[in-house]
Parts: sequence; C-alpha cells; structure tokens
Amino acid sequence: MQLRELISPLSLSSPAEAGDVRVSGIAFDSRRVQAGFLFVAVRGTQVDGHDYIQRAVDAGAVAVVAEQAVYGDGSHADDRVPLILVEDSAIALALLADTWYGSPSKDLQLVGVTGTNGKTTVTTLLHDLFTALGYRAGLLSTVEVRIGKEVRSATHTTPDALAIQSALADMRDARTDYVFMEVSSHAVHQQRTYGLHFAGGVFTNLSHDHLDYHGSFAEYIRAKKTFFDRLPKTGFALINADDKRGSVMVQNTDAKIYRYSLRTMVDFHARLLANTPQGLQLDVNGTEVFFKMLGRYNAYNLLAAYGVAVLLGQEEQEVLVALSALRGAEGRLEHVADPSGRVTALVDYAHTPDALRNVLETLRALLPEGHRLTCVIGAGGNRDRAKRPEMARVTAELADQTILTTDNPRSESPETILDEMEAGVPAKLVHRVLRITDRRQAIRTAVRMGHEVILVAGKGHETYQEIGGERFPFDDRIELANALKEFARAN
Ligand SMILES: CC(=O)N[C@H]1[C@@H](OP(=O)(O)OP(=O)(O)OC[C@H]2O[C@@H](n3ccc(=O)[nH]c3=O)[C@H](O)[C@@H]2O)O[C@H](CO)[C@@H](O)[C@@H]1O[C@H](C)C(=O)N[C@@H](C)C(=O)N[C@H](CCC(=O)O)C(=O)O
Ligand SMILES: Nc1ncnc2c1ncn2[C@@H]1O[C@H](COP(=O)(O)OP(=O)(O)OP(=O)(O)O)[C@@H](O)[C@H]1O
Ligand SMILES: N[C@H](CCC[C@H](N)C(=O)O)C(=O)O
Ligand SMILES: [Mg+2]
Repeated sequence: MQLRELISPLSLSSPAEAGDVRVSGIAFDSRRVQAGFLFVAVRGTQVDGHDYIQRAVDAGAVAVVAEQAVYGDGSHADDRVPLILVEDSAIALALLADTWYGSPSKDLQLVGVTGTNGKTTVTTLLHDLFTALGYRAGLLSTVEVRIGKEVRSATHTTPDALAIQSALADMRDARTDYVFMEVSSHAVHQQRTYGLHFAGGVFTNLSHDHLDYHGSFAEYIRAKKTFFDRLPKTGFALINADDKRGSVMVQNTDAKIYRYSLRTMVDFHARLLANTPQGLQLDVNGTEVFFKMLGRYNAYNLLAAYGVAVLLGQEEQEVLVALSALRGAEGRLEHVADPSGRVTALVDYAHTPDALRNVLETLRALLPEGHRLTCVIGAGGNRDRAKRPEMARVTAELADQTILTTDNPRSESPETILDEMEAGVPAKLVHRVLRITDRRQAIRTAVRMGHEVILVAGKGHETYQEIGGERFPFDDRIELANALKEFARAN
C-alpha cells in the first residue's frame, strides 16, 4: 500500500512528505520490522518506542510514525526515511491498522463487552448462541480467538490494534456475521480498540482490579467509560442496571441505552426462581426458562447475552431456548471428575475479590447442609497488589479451609505475594488458612483435607504457571484430576 494512502485517515495538521513510498507492513515493535515496513513509535509502560526508531530503520523500515522528532537523549529522528508526526501514536497505530486491513469492523456486526468480571463468559455465550442460531460467529476472548471453526489461543484479553484488525479481517474474509470481543480497560487506555466500528457495547460490572495499572478507581472507571463515550449513535449500550457504576458508564454515550436487571423492571429483566446445583430457573421478560449455568452471577451473564441477541434482532423465544443449553466458557466453574464420586471438584477463574465472593457464595448456597469447602487460591505477580489481602480475606471468610498458593508470580517473589495475601486474613480466621507455595502440593493437600467440595481458583483455563518470565506447563484441571485419582487409589 502507498504510504500516502495509508496515512490519509490520520488527519494530519501538517501533511507529511510521504513521496511515493510503498509500505509492505506495519510494526510497533522494532524487533518485528521487516524491509519495507512502517514503524510506529509508541510510548510504553517499560520503555519508549521512540528510542527504537534507529533500530527500526536499520531493520528496513521505510517510514516512521512518531510523536516527536527529537528524543530525551537529544538524538534526532532518522532522516533516511519520512517521519510522520502525530499527536498520539497509539491512536495513529489503531487507525493505520484499520486502514491497512480495510476497516473490517465496518463489514461485521461487532459487539464489545467490558467490565471487571464476566466478559469472557458473556462473549463466549454470545459466540455459542449465534453459532447455535445458524450464524457465522467470531470471538476475541481471554481464552481464545475463534474464526469460524478455526481456534487460536489468545495472548491477551484484548490484543493489540494490529492483531485485532488482522483477526477481524480474517473473520470478514471467512464471511463472519457477528463478532463478540472482550474490551479490557488496558485496551481502552492503550487505544487498542480506537476506531473500531461497534454495533454495540455491554457493561457487566465494576469492582476492584487493575488499580496498579490505572492508579486509582476513578481512572479505572474512566477507561471503561471511554469505551461507551466512543460508541456510535447507531449502536446500543447495554448496561447492568444493578451495578452502581452502570449509569456513569453511559453518561456521555451517543449510543442508544438499554438496561438489564435482576431487581427492577427494565428492558431486560429476570427474576431468579430457583438456584440449584443443576442450574438456574429464571423468569426472563415473562418467560420461564431453566439454564444449565450455576449461580446468581451467571443469571446476569445470561441476561446480558439475551439482551444483546434481542438488540441484534434475534427472536426472543429462540434465543432463550438456545441459551438454556449453553455452559459458558471453559475454566469457569468447570467440573473435574472424582473417581471416588465423593467430591465435587471445580476449577474457576475467579481472580478478584468480587469474583471470589460470587463463586464462593454460589457454592455455599448450593452445598447441602454440613458439606465443607476447601479453596485453593493465589494472586498474580506484576498485577494489582491491593487486591491480594482482599482476595485472601474473602476466601477465608467463605471457605472452611483456605490454601494460599502461587499464581503466575511473573517477576515477583512468590513468598512476598503470599505475605501480602496473608496480611488480609482476619486474626479470628487464621486457623482456617494454610500457606503452601507450590501449587501442585497445595492442590494435593486440598484433596487430602477430605472436604466434600474443592474449588481451585484463579487460573481457570490457563495451561501454564509463569515464573520469572518463563511459562511452565501447568493446568489446574489436570493437577486436580491427578490428585483426586491418587487420593481415590490410596483410600
Ligand atoms: C502493561 C501492559 O498492558 N503492557 C502491554 C504494552 O506493553 P508496554 O507498554 O509495557 O510496552 P514496552 O515494553 O514499554 O514497549 C513500548 C514500545 O516500545 C516497543 N519496543 C520495545 C522494545 C524494543 O526492543 N523495540 C520496540 O520497538 C514496544 O513494541 C512498544 O511498542 O503493550 C504491549 C503491546 O500491545 C502488550 O503486549 C503489553 O501487554 C503485557 C504483555 C501485559 O501483560 N498486559 C496485560 C497487563 C494486559 O494487557 N491485560 C489486559 C487485561 C487482562 C484482564 O483482566 O483480562 C488484556 O487485555 O489482556
Ligand atoms: N457477572 C459476574 N459477576 C461477578 N463475578 C463473575 C461474573 N461472571 C463471572 N464471574 C467470576 O469471575 C470469573 C472470571 O469470569 P470471566 O472470565 O467471564 O471474566 P472476565 O471479565 O473475562 O475476566 P478477565 O478480566 O480476566 O478477562 C469467573 O470465573 C467467576 O468467578
Ligand atoms: N487476565 C487477567 C487475569 C489474571 C489471572 C491470574 N491467573 C493472574 O495471573 O493474575 C490479568 O492478566 O490480570
Ligand atoms: Mg476475560
């Protein structure tokens, strides 16, 4: 593509000298530049992409997009290639990616889901629902990217702008009708989703997470709200009316606002008739349905998916019938078989205080009288530190036995993370809390406790443990299954 054509959507105040340079690709990482590429210098959380311009040009970049021509160290832009100056290179990157791939979001019905918890569940439900209704559906989630029958594992909840546009282009080429994507607060803040044309957006809920990155709860709210601020007039904004942040989210949106609730008679309303170990019985806008998913919080996820489907023009009764058979995403309240048949063993992705409260309260409510629950939980390294003591406190309060352990320490010391978790356990509950750093041992010990219910939380679908920048194979479901087998053999 000609550089001139590629940069035309950037609406530059002083049009750059693009000449007749031909661009063969775009990269925002100098290590991925090939001959003929356009390099976009983006300021990051670790380093500044502007410091890598020379390297990008040496690697074959034929043009550079940057926010400045003179850098902190006094060096100047490489004058071998055209430099296109922009105000915000992350926004420029998103627009360039959109142009490069031919604006695929305009050819698809794209729905974004944001909120602290429930994004993967709602997007997966929607993907599976629209597939069941006979459409070609695409998915961009924490777990996977689905393009028709092709499944790619995901690197991020919301990938970078080039990866999003490339996946959407593949979906468009595969004649996909509807695409459901998670929109994380990191993504909004880093402009990964800038310029995407959304048919609608969903807000699930807001609670404590990612305060390390955003700095404060107000900034975290602001990032999520920006997603709704940018929705088009033609789109819809579907919010959880039972979450107190719902109305703030859509305060400045141009999109048409719709609400869902378990408490009030809004556009999409459900009444919880029964919450059983087999599933949920709900009255959804006047129709009684039994769903296979468990727990009150999943009533919200189901209602959000129902609302989106109806707003996208689907027939209400057909939607309810199809939704009633779905089970949501893998690694969320996923059962692990116990050969002895004595234990209900589950893996879940709860990795925030609110998610842990929800899943533990759900299990508590469904447990027969006298049944005891052991929960294995850790907290990730290089992530929000403030949530660590809260996660331990909530678990200690709601489980009969808590085992604190390691969950992706990344570059942090596992012991320091565990110290910070332990600090949150109220003195009167310390007798219910064990600390076992090695996650495999923690899971084995949980099984040996002999309680009727075991919940291994925090890693869900993950198939690795990230320690010191390296990912080692580790899957809670396999570990739990092995421990249950061992225990069944020994007893
Ligand atoms: C904290 C964070 O979000 N970091 C993301 C960010 O990287 P960064 O800002 O730290 O980048 P950096 O290392 O400072 O580099 C700055 C720039 O210099 C460039 N560079 C760097 C080195 C070099 O040699 N040459 C070069 O050109 C880099 O390519 C980059 O453009 O931009 C990168 C490219 O898009 C992301 O891969 C990276 O995600 C990291 C791996 C990450 O762990 N992110 C997590 C926290 C995340 O995004 N999570 C959310 C939400 C999770 C959830 O709750 O579901 C998600 O959407 O996944
Ligand atoms: N609507 C909800 N409200 C509160 N907690 C929920 C809700 N849905 C799911 N959870 C809890 O949060 C966990 C993560 O759910 P899910 O993966 O759907 O969220 P997510 O928003 O995609 O998370 P992430 O930010 O990691 O992408 C679940 O395993 C469950 O414990
Ligand atoms: N996608 C989220 C989930 C993390 C889950 C937990 N296993 C961890 O590593 O902290 C994050 O990156 O914050
Ligand atoms: Mg997710």
